[in-house]
Order: sequence, then C-alpha cells, then structure tokens
Amino acid sequence: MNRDDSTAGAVSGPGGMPPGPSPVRAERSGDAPDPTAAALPPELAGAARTLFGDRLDLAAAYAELLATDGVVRGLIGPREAPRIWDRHLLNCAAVAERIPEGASVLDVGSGAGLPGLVLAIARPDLAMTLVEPLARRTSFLVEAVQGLGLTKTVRVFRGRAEEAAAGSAGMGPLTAGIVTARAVAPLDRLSAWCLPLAAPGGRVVAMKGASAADEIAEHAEAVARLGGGEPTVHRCGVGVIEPPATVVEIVRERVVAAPRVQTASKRSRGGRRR
Ligand SMILES: C[S@@+](CC[C@H](N)C(=O)[O-])C[C@H]1O[C@@H](n2cnc3c(N)ncnc32)[C@H](O)[C@@H]1O
Repeated sequence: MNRDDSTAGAVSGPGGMPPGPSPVRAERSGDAPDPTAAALPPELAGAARTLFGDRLDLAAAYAELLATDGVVRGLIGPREAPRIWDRHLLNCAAVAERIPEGASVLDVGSGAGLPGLVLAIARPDLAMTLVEPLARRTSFLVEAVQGLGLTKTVRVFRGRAEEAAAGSAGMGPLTAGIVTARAVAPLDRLSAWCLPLAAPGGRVVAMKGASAADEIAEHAEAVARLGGGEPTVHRCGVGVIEPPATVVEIVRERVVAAPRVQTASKRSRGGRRR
C-alpha cells in the first residue's frame, strides 16, 4: 500500500481507463499553460454566480489551477482550458442540487477533481472523499485540496473503488450517502464499483450525457442484480446552464455481497503495477 499522498485521506493501488469522453488525458502535454484561458467568460458569469455563490473566487482559483498545473501535468488537454467553465465547472456544480444538505459524498474516479472537487467548492456543507487510483492524479488532487484550503471537508483516497469498498491497509470500508462519478465506466461496471460504496438507502449519482436512457435500457438488469433500484434520469441546472447536466441515479435498495478484491498490499507481494 502506498501512502505517498495525504491530506486527510489514504492512498493505494493502480487503476484503469474507462471509456467515454473526458478532458482527462493520460499523456503529458508539451504545451505551455495559459492562465488567462481559465477566465470566466462574461456570458457564463450569471450561471457561475448562481451555482457557486460566495465561493465563486474559489471556483476561479480551481479553474486557473486546472488550466495551468493541470495542463502541465497532462491531466487536462490544453484545448480543454477555454472550456473549463461550461463543460466542466458549471456542469459539475449543477449536480449539487441532487445532493442533500450535509451529505457525505464519495466521488469515484475523480481524475483532476471532476465532479468531486467542484461539488466541494460549491457546497462547503458536504464531507467529500475523492477516490482515484492513479498517483499522478492524486498528487494533483492533494495539492489542490491544500492550496484551495479545503482540507477540513475534502480527503483524497488513492485506490480503486473496489478497494475503498473493501477497506484496505487498516482502514475500514468507505461508505457514503451519495456516490458521484463522471466519465468513469458504463452503467453496469459503474454500479458494480459504486453501489457497494453507498450506504443502504443511499444513492449513486452518475453524470451521463445523451446516452443515459440507452445505458439504463442496456444495464437495468445488471443494476438490479447488484442491489440497485430502478435507475432514474434527472436534468440538473435547468434554466441556469445550457444544456442542463444529465445524471442517472440509482438507490442502493439491497445489500449484495461484493466480489472479493485483491488489495494493493497483497498485489505488492507479487509485484504491482504503478
Ligand atoms: C476518464 S477519467 C474521468 C475523470 C473525471 N471524473 C472527469 O470527469 O474528468 C476516469 C477516471 O476514473 C479512474 N478510475 C478507473 N477505474 C477506476 C476504479 N475502479 N475506481 C476508481 N477510479 C477509477 C481513472 O483513474 C480516471 O482518473
């Protein structure tokens, strides 16, 4: 088990790349960062004020971090920088309306912090854990959490969702009332990873695009087998952002035994990937 990253959280294990569009890129970018690319476009200022309120300055600081350090470290493509506000920050912040006051939230596959860090910025009442297996991304997340002054409400867990659910290296299994994810995996695999992290009666809130209804039709049976209720589709930020963000929600109705996972410490005895 690696514990080379820390805010309030734990770290461990490798991860994989799921399908789906995402700004996060595995390769390092050679382009120079442009902090001005993260400037809030005037036409989005009203939506940003609505969604971030008096935390707008903090959101702007995170936008700049993504457009500079995030680009330099290859976590976000340089072409994404001018789209940070509409495609990423506002879209993710809109999902806050689906999360109850004071909720504990696990964000699975946070990457550079989407949507978890954005939600933590918009909602200081949330207790947020960012779950991300890749060391380069958790290093960025830990530094971002510290730099933005969010250590009281955000922790970073380095490891896969399956490891978080199983508990590893002396830590008990992680659970939360709400489990968020964006661009991590198709709904069946996502449910297998996220439902065990939801407290019974808690909810998975998965950001999905136009594919939401098709994914539900394709994977509803698998979701039910995993103990999930009937998936429902919700549009967030109606009248604030265009288009609104689409989420699929699944309540953890039944507790189903999760498949056993090999923990990072066991893997390390046989030589582990990094
Ligand atoms: C395409 S990126 C999306 C990142 C971010 N959510 C976004 O929307 O920009 C998918 C992320 O999921 C992480 N991931 C893959 N498999 C995972 C697993 N089993 N548990 C947790 N995270 C995982 C990857 O390391 C990667 O950072």
